[in-house]
Amino acid sequence: MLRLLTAGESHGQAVTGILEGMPAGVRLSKEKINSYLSKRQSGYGRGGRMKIEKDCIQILSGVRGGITLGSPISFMVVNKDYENWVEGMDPFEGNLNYKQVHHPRPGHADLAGALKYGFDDMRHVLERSSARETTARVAAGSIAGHILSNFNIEWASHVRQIGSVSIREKEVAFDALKKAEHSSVRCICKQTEEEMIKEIDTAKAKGDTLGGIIEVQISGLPVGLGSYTHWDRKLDGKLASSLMSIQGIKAVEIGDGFEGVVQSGSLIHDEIFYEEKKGFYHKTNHAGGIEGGMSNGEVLIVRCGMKPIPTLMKPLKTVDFHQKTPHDAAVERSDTCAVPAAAIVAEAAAIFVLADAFMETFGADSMKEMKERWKK
Ligand SMILES: Cc1cc2nc3c(=O)[nH]c(=O)nc-3n(C[C@H](O)[C@H](O)[C@H](O)COP(=O)(O)O)c2cc1C
Ligand SMILES: C=C(O[C@@H]1CC(C(=O)O)=C[C@@H](OP(=O)(O)O)[C@H]1O)C(=O)O
Repeated sequence: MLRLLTAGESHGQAVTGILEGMPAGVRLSKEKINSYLSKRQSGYGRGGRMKIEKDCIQILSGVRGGITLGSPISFMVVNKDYENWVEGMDPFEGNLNYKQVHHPRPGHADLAGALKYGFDDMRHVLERSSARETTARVAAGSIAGHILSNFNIEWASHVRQIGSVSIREKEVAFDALKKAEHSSVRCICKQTEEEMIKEIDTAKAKGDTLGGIIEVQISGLPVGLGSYTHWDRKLDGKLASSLMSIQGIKAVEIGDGFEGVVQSGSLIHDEIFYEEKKGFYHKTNHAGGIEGGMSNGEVLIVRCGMKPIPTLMKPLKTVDFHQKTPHDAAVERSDTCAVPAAAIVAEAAAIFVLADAFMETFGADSMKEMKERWKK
């Protein structure tokens, strides 16, 4: 079983993680992990912070000579911005009066977090609720993804919608997703990309923010990852939980999702066929590759809806936490739109779940053992 613990404040020294349960004998590529971390930092619409950071993984344990040992893998990614925050963020010497936050941002964790933990400074909340944490999830997803790559399982993502601008295609084939890699908004269509960029520029000029829709696809999965036998073993349930926990994600759908539920059964279920060479197969994939909580051998398709970024340069109305009087919400700097970045986080979150499900079915101690079981 793969388990991940993450730690770290957004402007603290580093984001760290402990990944427990990786099998022994998996060859890891540092370049691959770092290039994935840098993809998460990119995307049109990001703010000033991404110009400061250059995320690079440092593995502290569990790997020797590029090979996993089966022991917990601990890692960290240094926050370069910490240098600018030492005065307030040093664990022992930090000045607790430094850049206090008293004006909770609607849509962020500020107010509920401060009330829950009894803080009078919402800096304590935002430092940890920040999506800086997703750096650790992307690092861990990338490491876990090395397991799947050994079995020719591939994944990709694209952005379907930003604000009111969306691609026209209802369905996009897995191979077509490669086009998104060359787009600053991870969009497969050049013309729509331009419209998305314009939409982000307009929002930014108004001091406003945008959300959107992401799609992740995973191809090459075997039949039977996950299980129908118990609620907490269902693959769709595990994916939804992992994806929904990403900062800003408010909706998750598998396959045709919300659009599918209003269709009649005769139109929406994927009929089953058999050919000697192919075995059982479907000609359509409305189910998005999961039936009964198990992968069914088709491409897995999952979409996430991300809400607009809560920190607005033209701040929303809020209330001063102490005076209880009306005030503008807190603002320092912020992304205008982080949907392209969230697509990489969503990929990583999905891969993590699938690597875990894969290990459950094909053994977990070593890569050698997994390959032997896979052959059978
Ligand atoms: C990659 C990424 C970057 C984000 N950047 C910002 C940002 O710059 N400013 C902000 O207010 N929220 C940002 N968010 C969203 C907030 O972290 C999120 O809305 C907040 O933690 C509240 O959680 P919730 O939206 O899941 O309820 C970002 C989210 C992601 C995934
Ligand atoms: C640091 C990252 O994203 C941050 C997520 C975030 C938030 O509130 O979630 C707020 C911003 O941080 P800052 O206030 O330092 O500008 C983003 O830059 C990152 O993605 O690595």
